[in-house]
Amino acid sequence: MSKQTFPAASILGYPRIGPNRELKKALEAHWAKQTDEATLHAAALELQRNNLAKLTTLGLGATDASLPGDFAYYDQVLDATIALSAVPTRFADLAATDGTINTAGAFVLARGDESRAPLEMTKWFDTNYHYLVPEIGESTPIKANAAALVESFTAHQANGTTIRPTLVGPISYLLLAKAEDGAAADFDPLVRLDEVVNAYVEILAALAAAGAPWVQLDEPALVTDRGAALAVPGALAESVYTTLAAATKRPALLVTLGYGTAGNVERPGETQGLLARAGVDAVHADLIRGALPTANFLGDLAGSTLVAGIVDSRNIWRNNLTTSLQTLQGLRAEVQQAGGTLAVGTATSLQHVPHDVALETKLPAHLPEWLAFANQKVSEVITLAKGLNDGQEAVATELAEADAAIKNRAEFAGTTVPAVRTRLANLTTADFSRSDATTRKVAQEQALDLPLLPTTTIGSFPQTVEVRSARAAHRAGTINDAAYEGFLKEEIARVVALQEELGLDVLVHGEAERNDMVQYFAENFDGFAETSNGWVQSYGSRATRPSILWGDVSRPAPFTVPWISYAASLTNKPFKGMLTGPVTILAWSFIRDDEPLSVSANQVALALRDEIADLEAAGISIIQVDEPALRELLPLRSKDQTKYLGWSVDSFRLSTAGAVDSTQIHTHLCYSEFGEIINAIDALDADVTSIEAARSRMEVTEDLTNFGFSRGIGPGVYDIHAPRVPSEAEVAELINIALGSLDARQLWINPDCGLKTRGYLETRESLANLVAATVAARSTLSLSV
Ligand code: MET
Ligand SMILES: [Zn+2]
Repeated sequence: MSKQTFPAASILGYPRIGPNRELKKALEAHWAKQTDEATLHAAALELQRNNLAKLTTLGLGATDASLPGDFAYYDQVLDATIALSAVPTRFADLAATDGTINTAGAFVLARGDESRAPLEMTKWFDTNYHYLVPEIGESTPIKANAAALVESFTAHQANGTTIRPTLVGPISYLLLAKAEDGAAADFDPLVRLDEVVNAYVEILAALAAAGAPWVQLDEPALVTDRGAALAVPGALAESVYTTLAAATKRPALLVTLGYGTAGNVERPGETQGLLARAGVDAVHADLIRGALPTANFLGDLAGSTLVAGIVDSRNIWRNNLTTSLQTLQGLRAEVQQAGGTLAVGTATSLQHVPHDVALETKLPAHLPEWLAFANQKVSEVITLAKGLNDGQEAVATELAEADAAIKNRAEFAGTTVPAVRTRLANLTTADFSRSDATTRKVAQEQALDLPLLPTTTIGSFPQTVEVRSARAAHRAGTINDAAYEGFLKEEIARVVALQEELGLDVLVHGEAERNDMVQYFAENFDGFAETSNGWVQSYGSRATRPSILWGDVSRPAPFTVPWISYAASLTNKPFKGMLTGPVTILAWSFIRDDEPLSVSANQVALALRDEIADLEAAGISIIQVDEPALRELLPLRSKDQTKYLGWSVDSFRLSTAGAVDSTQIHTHLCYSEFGEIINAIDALDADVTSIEAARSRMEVTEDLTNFGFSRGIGPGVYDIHAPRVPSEAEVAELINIALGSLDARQLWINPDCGLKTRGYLETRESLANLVAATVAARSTLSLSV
C-alpha cells in the first residue's frame, strides 16, 4: 500500500473542556438529571463544532484531516474501553446483549453507583490529568465497537469538516490497564494484546468505510521504561504495527509518541523509524520532552511523514519560533534525505493547557505577550509550517514578534531578581541540614509534652458552602476585607473548639482562608501570576486553574502567620502550622522554561523558610510542610530519577532546615505506593511523616519497618476519599496492624489526607471514633509496658 502524506500543520489534540467550561456545565447538568442524553449530546456537538470552527479560522485545514477528532465526554482512555467493549466483570450488567456499553453505562464506569466504586483514576504519565484505569482480566470481553467514532466522524463530515479520529493505541491501552481483581496473581493485561489488535483492525475498517482519510493512534506508553522495551527493533510494537498497517481496509495511520523519547533513549528516532518501516504512514516525535531524532535512525522514513512535535503542549510559554524553525529546517534536510516528509505539530495533545490567552482579564500587563495557550499554539504550529514550506521571509513578522516578546521577557525586572540570586548563590551545605534527628527528638519531647500515639489531622477542615460563598463574595467585592477576615476568624475559632471538644492532641487552624493549597501560596509569593480563565481538565468535568510561575520567587510578607497564630492563641494544646512544600507548589503550577526547575524549587524553598522563621517567632512549634506531589514529578524513565530526587529532596530540606531543634517538622504525602521513593522520603529528614494507608490496610507499615524508618510516622487510619464514617473498631484494627510492625513511640494517629472535601457531620463522627480508638489503644499499651 503506498503511503499517504500527512498535512503540513496539525495538532495532536485540543482542550475538551470548552473555552468557558461548557463541557463541565453540560455534564454536571446531565448528571444532576436536569437534562437528558440528547441535550448533553447536542451541547457536546455544539462545543466540538465551535472548537473546529475556531481551529479552522486559526488556519488548520478543514478537510485535510489536520483537525484532531479527540473529543471525549469524560476521558480518552475510557473511550478506548468503550471502543473495545472491555467492560470489567464487576460492571458486566451494564453491557448490552451485543457486549457494547452506552453513554449512561460509561458514566457508571467513570463515576460509580450506589453499589460500586468507579474505575480507579490515575495520573496520565507525568501530568495532572487523570485517566480511568481499564480493568482487564483473563476473560474481559474485547470486541470492536466503532459506533461512537464513526458517528462523530460522520457528524462533522456532514458539517464540512474532516476530523482525524483519535484513539489510545493498543499497546498503551494495555500498559495503562491494571489486572482485574480476581485475576491470577501473575496476570498481565498485555497477554490480551492480540485480541485488542484484532479489534483495532475492525475499528480501522469501520472508520475507512465511513470515509475517514486518517486515524491517530496515541502510543505515549512507549516513552516509559516498560513501554520503551517494547518499542525497540524486533519487539512487540513492530509486530503490532506491522499487523495494523497490513490491514486491508484502513485509513492512513498516524502514531503519536508524546511525553518523552520513545524506545531506546540512546537511539532517538529508532522507534519512529521502525514504525515507518512497519508501514505506518506518519509517526510523531515529542521534541520538547523527548530527544531530537538523529539522522542514523531516520533512514526508514522513506515514504512516511515525521510529525515534529516542536510546540510545547505542557506549558504556556510563547514558542521561540526562530530557533524552532532552525531545528525544523535541519530535521527536514535529514528526513528528505531518507525520502520522507516533515510536518509540524505539538508535543502532545493541547489538553494540558488552557484555551486562549485572549480570555484573560487579570494578568499583569507584562505577561500576555509572553504566553501561548492552545489557540496561540495552533497559530505557532501554522506559522512554523508556513516558514518551513514557504521560506522564513513568509513569516518574518511572526518571527520578529516572538523574538521581541522573548527578549522583553528575558530583560523584565522580575524575571531575574538580583537579591534572590545572591541569596541562592550564597547557600552552603549547612543550609540544607538540621542537627541529628535524635538531638531534635529530645528537644521536641521537652518542648511539646505529647502523649503516646498523638492524634492530629492533616490540616484542612471541611470547606463548607458558607466558606466558599464568603470567599466568592470577597473576591467579587460584595464583602470587604474586614468582614471577610471576621468571618474567617469565626470559622477558625469553630474549628479549634471542635478539635478541643473531640480531644485531638495536636490542633490545626483548618485552612479556611485557602482556596487551594498551591494557589494560595502562589498568590502570596512574588514571581507567580494567577489566570482568570486558565482552566485545564484534571479529570471528567473537573478542571484546575494552575498559577503561572514567571519570575524569581520571594515572599514579600508573612501570610500564613496571622491565621495560624490567631488559631494557636485560642488553645493551650500543641499547635501545628501548615505550609505547602516547594515541589508541590511547582508541580501544580505552570513552571518556567528559562530556568532549571531545581533553581525555582530552591527559590520557593527560601520563601517558605522565611515563613517558617516567622511562624517560629510567633510561637508555633510544630510545622507541617506538605509534599503530596513529590512522587508525581518522578521522571518517567528511571535513568532520570536519581537526579530529580536529589534536587527535590534538597529543596524540601532547604525550606525546613532553618527550624530550631525544638520545632517539630512534619510532612505529608498522600499516596501509599512509595516503595520506589522510600529513600527519598527518609532523606526529607522530617520529624514526622503522615501518609495514606487506610485503603491498603496499612500495607505500607511493613515496608517502613523493613526499611528501618526511625522517625515519627502517621499512616492514615481512615480513608477521607469516601463519604463514610469509619467505626471505632475499624480504626482500632488499623492501629493494631500498625503497632504490629512499628514502634508505639513513633506512631501518630491521623486521617489519610485533609478533610476539606468532607462534610462536618461525618468529620465529627469519624474523628470521634479515631480519638476513641486511640485512647483505647493507649490503655492497652500502658498495661503491657
Ligand atoms: C493533598 S494533601 C492536602 C494537605 C493539606 N494540608 C490539607 O489538609 O488539605
Ligand atoms: Zn493529602
